[in-house]
Amino acid sequence: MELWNFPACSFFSDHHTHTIMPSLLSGKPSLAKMFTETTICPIYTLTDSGSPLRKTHKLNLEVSPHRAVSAVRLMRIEFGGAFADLLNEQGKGSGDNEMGYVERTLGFRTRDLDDRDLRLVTEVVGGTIRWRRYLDHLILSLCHDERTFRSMEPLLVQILRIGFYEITKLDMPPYAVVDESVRLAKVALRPGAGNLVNGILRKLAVLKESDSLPAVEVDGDDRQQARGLATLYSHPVWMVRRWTKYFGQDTAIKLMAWNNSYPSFSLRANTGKGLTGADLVSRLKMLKVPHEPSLYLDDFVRLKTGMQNVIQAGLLKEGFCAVQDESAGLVVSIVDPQPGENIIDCCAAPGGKTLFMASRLNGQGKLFAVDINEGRLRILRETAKLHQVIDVISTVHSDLRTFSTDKVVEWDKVLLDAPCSGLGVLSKICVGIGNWKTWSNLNIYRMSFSIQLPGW
Ligand SMILES: C[S@@+](CC[C@H](N)C(=O)[O-])C[C@H]1O[C@@H](n2cnc3c(N)ncnc32)[C@H](O)[C@@H]1O
Repeated sequence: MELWNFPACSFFSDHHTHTIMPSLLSGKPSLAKMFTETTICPIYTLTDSGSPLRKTHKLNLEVSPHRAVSAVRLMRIEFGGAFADLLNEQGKGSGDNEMGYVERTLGFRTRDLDDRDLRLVTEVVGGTIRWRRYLDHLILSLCHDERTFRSMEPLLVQILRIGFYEITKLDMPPYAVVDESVRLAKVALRPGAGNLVNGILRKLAVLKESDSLPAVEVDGDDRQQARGLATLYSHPVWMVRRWTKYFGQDTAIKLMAWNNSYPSFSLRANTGKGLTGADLVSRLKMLKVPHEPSLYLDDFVRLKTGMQNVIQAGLLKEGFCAVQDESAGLVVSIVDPQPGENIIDCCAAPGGKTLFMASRLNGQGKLFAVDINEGRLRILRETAKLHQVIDVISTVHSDLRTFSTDKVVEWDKVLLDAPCSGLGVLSKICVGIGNWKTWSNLNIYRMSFSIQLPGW
């Protein structure tokens, strides 16, 4: 036996040609076991000396790439703790990397992803996570019994969720979705799984066509109503109860609908590099990215779509602009940094507001960017170099609670952007809604109250 390593996974083999069992997602033995129990393995060819000669990919051109990649990403998010937004970010322009994951998980590759596939993956993964509670309600309603649903292989559940999402929320042609989902289930799992997917998705297609999807009941006492709304809008029950208690049911419903709506993004032209909003607009026009000016801020533009084009054209990498919410920009307008001022940005990392404030100093003055998290401060420094505003920024790695008592810093203005519940950005971080934990958020609130401003 000899052991050799391949990027991201290790294989055991003796000599000659072998079927090799990849250890999927290193460091997650239980996950690896779960996958390997249900998947086919790729075949690698070794020379007599045992060194790898060539890797023969099992290529399946019948399975749609966006579906295979989406199913694998959902597995990584649900069982491997990966973040959807980071996976979307990493996946951009790296179709080969994605196929590596697909191959190690499912045992075969599909054709490579093109830009349209990548966009679809982002949409499908985000939407499937966002609507998971509702989708599971529909799937469960169409299964013979609860046991059938609960005993499904995790990959099978993901394939069904994707199909349900595409039919109910993306309005994709149902029979194409059925056909493709069945193919994936058959190849990645077993023929019986394909039959099951076929039966359930066909039922859904019929119900969708007759506009009679299984209803969610929202009645009974407060708790029961909250459960119903939580399913209908795919939010945690505790969140529905809390919002209903504080804002009333109508507002709670509006908040959930907002969280479920497709988020829009805004870009800030990097004035620190001497660029203006007009420069950004002309680059976006060249890239044919639909946009509109911000109603509130000069150097900001709003986008609904086309972020992929912006990323692929390198606008973010070259520091031409930054992705920044208008709400964050408005905070900086209130601070209104002026050249020559000393400003302390408490809780600064990863630095969205620091960079914007720094760009307003025009090279004169100082920004002290304090944060407890060294890694996030490193990101801030790197971005500040990219944006050419590093000269006016000093990063301070410190717990603000002690920094405020130990250090004397002269300052003109202080911005405290303390950690908060983050509930306001749920529409942008789709993986967040289901994972929001009441207690951890309360702890965050408690901690931010104990932070004191330096010198106060
Ligand atoms: C909401 S984020 C700040 C976002 C940032 N202002 C921006 O615009 O990019 C909160 C930050 O507070 C930091 N933080 C939390 N507790 C802290 C403490 N006791 N002292 C300093 N920083 C802290 C976290 O590491 C995190 O980076």
